[in-house]
Amino acid sequence: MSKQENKDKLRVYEYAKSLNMSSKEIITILKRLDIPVNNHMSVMENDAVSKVEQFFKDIKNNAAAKRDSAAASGGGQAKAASVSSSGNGRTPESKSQTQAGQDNSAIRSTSNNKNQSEKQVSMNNNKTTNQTKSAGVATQTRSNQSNGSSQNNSGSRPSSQGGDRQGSGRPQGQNNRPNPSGGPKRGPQNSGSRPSQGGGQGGNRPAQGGGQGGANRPQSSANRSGGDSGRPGSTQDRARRDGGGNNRGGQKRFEDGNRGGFRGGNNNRGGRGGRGGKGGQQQERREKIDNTPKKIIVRGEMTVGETAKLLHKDASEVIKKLISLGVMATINQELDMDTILLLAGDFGVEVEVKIPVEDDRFETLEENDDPADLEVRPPVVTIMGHVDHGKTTLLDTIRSTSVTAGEAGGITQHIGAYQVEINHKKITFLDTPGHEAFTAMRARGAQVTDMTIIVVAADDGVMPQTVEAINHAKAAGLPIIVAVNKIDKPGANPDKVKQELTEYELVPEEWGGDTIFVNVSAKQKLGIEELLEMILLVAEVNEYKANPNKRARGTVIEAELDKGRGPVARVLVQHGTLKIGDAFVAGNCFGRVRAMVNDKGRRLKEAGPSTPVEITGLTEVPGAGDPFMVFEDERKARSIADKRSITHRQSELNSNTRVTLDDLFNAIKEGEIKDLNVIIKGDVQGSVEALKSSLAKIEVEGVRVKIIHSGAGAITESDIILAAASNAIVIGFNVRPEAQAKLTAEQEKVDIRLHRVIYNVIEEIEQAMKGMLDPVFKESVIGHAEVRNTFKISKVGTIAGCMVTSGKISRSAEARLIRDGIVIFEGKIDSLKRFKDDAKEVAQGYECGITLDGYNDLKEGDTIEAFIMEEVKH
Ligand SMILES: Nc1nc2c(ncn2[C@@H]2O[C@H](COP(=O)(O)OP(=O)(O)OP(=O)(O)O)[C@@H](O)[C@H]2O)c(=O)[nH]1
Repeated sequence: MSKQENKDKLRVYEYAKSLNMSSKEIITILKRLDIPVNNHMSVMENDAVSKVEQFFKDIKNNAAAKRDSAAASGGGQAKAASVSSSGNGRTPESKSQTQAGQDNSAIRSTSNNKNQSEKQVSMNNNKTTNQTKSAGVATQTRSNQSNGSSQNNSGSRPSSQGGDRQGSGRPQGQNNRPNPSGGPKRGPQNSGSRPSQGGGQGGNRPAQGGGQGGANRPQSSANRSGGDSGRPGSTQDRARRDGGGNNRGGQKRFEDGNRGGFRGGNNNRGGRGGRGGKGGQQQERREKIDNTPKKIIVRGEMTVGETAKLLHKDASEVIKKLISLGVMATINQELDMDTILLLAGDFGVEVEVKIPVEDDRFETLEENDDPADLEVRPPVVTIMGHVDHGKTTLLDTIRSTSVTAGEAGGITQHIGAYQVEINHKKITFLDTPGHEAFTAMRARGAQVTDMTIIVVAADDGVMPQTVEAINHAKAAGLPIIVAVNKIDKPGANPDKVKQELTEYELVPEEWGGDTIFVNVSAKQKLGIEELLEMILLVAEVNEYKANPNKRARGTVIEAELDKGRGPVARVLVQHGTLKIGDAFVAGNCFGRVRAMVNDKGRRLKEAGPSTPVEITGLTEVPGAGDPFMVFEDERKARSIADKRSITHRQSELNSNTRVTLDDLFNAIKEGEIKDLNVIIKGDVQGSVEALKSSLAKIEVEGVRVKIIHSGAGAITESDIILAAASNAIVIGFNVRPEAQAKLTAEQEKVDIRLHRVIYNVIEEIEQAMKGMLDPVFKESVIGHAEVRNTFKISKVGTIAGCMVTSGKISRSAEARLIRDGIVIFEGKIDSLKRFKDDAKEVAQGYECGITLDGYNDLKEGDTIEAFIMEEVKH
């Protein structure tokens, strides 16, 4: 455009303001209209203003047309499309793409359209289509342009503008628009009638419009020009396709249009504006206007509105896209991650997902310490092994023999773990022995242990639980030290143990392997020091370190409600240092460390890494294996605990939805599921957890243990009531029922099982469950027959000639012979005959011959009762 004196010196920003639009939007429109503009301070000439206004008018017209067409049926649209496609069309482009014949008839154009529709569909299906469309436009445009111009030239469209226009419009047309045929003829038509408007495109578009959804944008641009040229078909089509976007004339819409429709419009205008030969540059410029981001960062679920904003899209466009993806959504609807990814992908936008770890899931938080801040910490050791191989004795012996001088005389506290010192180095032992407890912790995500001592009794050798323990330790990737115990016993054969363990890849060093074996006698206190030294050796090799100078983090080993002190948690500090007064979260509970006691009963002010301590100051009792972490203040701790308990409840609810007590009965009746409901009460949370995980592992076909309640402490009356209501049994592990609970249990006939050894509990439950599975049979009498005659036949025995008096007699049934009301015999029916033929069954009112298996003393007047055993369904 040439410069003009402008009288009023209206600047872009002023004009935008007058329309209640942003400068950016006006600039966008001006650029589309090929009106030079630099920035919001640029002066808008009258001509520019009128062109922009015309632009708005066009949009309004199109919107009106769309409204009109909305009433019309889809068929109408299709018709319009086909009409316009055959009637005109920018066929040259299409042709260039499809290589379709140039002389075309309406027929051919139609068929080509069809082909193209198909082609488009497949393109649209291609995930990259959109990207290609947007990203590839600039480059494509150029090549198209050249194609276009040459074609146009040949197609009687010398005008470079026209050529450019079409060329630039083509990329879109190419991608989407079929209109393949009709080309040459149309070219001339277009140039003749409305060259600058690219009428051919307009005509073309509708044709495609009929068939394709995915190709919208490009088409809509073309349509728009069609609309300009006043063709009803194209207008409708465009209106339909552009839909809410353009019609509403809104601001953002324009941006949306950038990538498709308006670009086409632009080109057309370009033609009008006489920017011949600059098509390529314009195209590039237009590319810049497309403000669809290349990449977005998503930090979680978002509403449609938020997503649209992030994608620099109008919400309506996003909603439309969602509909095309099969998701019906409103602007305020939350979109899940998958949908956001799908949506962005469809817009050709790359997504980087950055979901921040929330404080309330602090156990997943990974803290990377500067290696310089790390200090050596004591190793944390678990003792595992087969039942009665001496785990507890070994733990006791280690504890009693390795008390540091300063702590001697302290009152030993059971806090789930203890520390010993040897050669001025500490070792922490978890004192809930057994792999069940260990794995229960591990299952909860708690990685507490650094190494495992596998205890094997030298007089007993490798037993099933030894192997299990090895596998558990291996699964956790822990170093193993083998303590061959009870070497004091006469039958002890440590070498046999070594030999057996080679099968499990535990080869002693002296045999060329890398497993440390130590012969000990927990009872006689032999080899204990050597064992401890070996632990330190392994620790040294593995360099266990932690940063003591930060807020504490660790794991709850066990917890209980103490009558005097309230909730008490025994925790192992794993990182940082726990101090008196620290606010913290443990599991779903929170608190402030009121008092801290170590395993020797000494009050501590602070506890560093690998230190087990018992803390008070919690509001509730956390669970064994729960993570704990210190937070800046109690308020924060409380809010995190609250959030965690909500999440926990939800997940529990979800996990319980499969079987509710109500459903349980039906499920059992239908034979779908059989649950053994169990309530577990134990002395400490650690043993309860161990028992729970062991019970969960019981596998008896079709039946499973369902723990409906568990906790530390005596069996209370409320436990019994719950058990009665839920048809559950109560297992007490190292606890007794309270007096009232015992009474109620007797009244309610609730089964209480008291145990001191986990193994026994498992065995008992397993047997009970197997018992449940044994089918229960019920006798069902199916008929009676009266003996009328008897025939003795050698080799066969006595045949009773009978009349079936009730029901039926079946050969597979069992029978009892009744004489004078007394059962004389009970057994199988050997043969059942009707005349001379074998019969499967004989019904009431018929005669038959019966022989009984192993019984011949049948007499006239006897009654044979046939019965079957039916399985009683649970
Ligand atoms: N002679 C001898 N007996 C031992 C030794 N260690 C343990 N025992 C005995 O073996 C039995 C079982 O020992 P525990 O320490 O209870 O064994 P455990 O592996 O803890 O057993 P559970 O807790 O039942 O799994 C006890 O009677 C101990 O006194 C030992 O070194 N020598």
